[in-house]
Amino acid sequence: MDTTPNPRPGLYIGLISGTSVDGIDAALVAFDEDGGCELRAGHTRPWPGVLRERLVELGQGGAARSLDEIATLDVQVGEHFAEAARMLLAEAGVAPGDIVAIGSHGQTVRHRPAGALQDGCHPFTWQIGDAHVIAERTGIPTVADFRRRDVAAGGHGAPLLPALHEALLRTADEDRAVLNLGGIANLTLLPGDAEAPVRGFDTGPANCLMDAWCVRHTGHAYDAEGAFAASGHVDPDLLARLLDEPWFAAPPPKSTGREQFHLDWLTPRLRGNERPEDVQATLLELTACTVADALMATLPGTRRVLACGGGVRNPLLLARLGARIPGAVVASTAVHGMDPDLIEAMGFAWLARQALAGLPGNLPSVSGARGPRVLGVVHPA
Ligand SMILES: Nc1ncnc2c1ncn2[C@@H]1O[C@H](COP(=O)(O)OP(=O)(O)OP(=O)(O)O)[C@@H](O)[C@H]1O
Ligand SMILES: CC(=O)N[C@H]1[C@@H]2OC[C@@H](O2)[C@@H](O)[C@@H]1O[C@H](C)C(=O)O
Repeated sequence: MDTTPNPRPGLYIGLISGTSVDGIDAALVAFDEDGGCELRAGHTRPWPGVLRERLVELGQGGAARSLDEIATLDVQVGEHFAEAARMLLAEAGVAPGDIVAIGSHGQTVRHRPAGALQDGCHPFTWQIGDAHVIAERTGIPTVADFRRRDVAAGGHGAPLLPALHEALLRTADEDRAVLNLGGIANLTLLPGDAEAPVRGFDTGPANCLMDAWCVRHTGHAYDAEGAFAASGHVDPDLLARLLDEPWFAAPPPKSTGREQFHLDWLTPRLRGNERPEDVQATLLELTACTVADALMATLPGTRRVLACGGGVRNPLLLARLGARIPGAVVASTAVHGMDPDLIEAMGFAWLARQALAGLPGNLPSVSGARGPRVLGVVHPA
């Protein structure tokens, strides 16, 4: 392991499959001596349908059929991650020997941080995608398992990206926020005051409920450009019942996942006679409302919200966010030169670089951990 105090410059790969389980995002990132970074190439490898279904089922609380099944999935997911890295390198025309390290998030299959457990004992978070397989297939040192050390230190192990947002997007000029609109929504608050701590937390569903409702009623995996939601009207009574969920009012640190927000959460809150398009419009409003309320409660002077994740392609969602966050401009991170689809993968390249240098990857002010910790386990080439 490289124990030099300064992170090693060079090319790194970041890999992640997020809570939407739509595919593995791979980013090839060049870091310079000063910590500046540049995205050199990206690749997305969709999951085969059957495997995706199984990962979604497990991620929303479904039981593994056997220990054999979960162990096999771990290896299978690792093989797909390795292939995503190999395809990225082939497309970019870069040799594996030119890569310092891979940082692999894997696939979250269960997230039970402190506060999500009845007895509060033995919190855990679990990402699969065997990193031994990734190192073996690619011949590249692979850092993985980034969340569990933070959980062991009393933190949530999520969100982790605020540390990267701070490094790359914080400015003394204004209070800013970074908003990830994936399956789950999470906010990073970056105060202009350099003395003020960075905060960050999950706010609840971004697209996961909208996706599930859309599949059920239209057969499409997601509501392209928000057209289905735009054909309906927000149902204020339903919105109020959805907002009644105590998790939304709980103070940070907080994080969540698909095991909490899926159709079995929504169904008991429906009367049953709503028009599907009105439910979709209401779910979109739920995302806008929970994000905006959390933002206004935490950093009310926010002037700019930099949005990333697949939700940036939903103009209705961005418009509703803009309407609920007066005084702030809501725009894609693309405006600041950061690809909104690859920023999470870039984050795991950055975390690999931190780990190899023996530097912390977490922000205790975000995760609630007892202190800064070096995150991730190194698997040599
Ligand atoms: N053209 C589009 N119109 C509307 N929504 C879209 C569009 N393209 C993608 N999305 C939404 O973005 C989602 C995928 O976003 P993303 O890949 O950022 O999620 P993720 O990284 O898996 O989740 P998380 O960040 O919670 O781990 C899709 O499931 C869909 O809801
Ligand atoms: C446990 C887990 O996988 N959490 C994810 C998820 O997806 C979005 C949100 O919930 C965030 O908390 C986190 O991912 C990003 C990459 C993070 O750690 O910052």
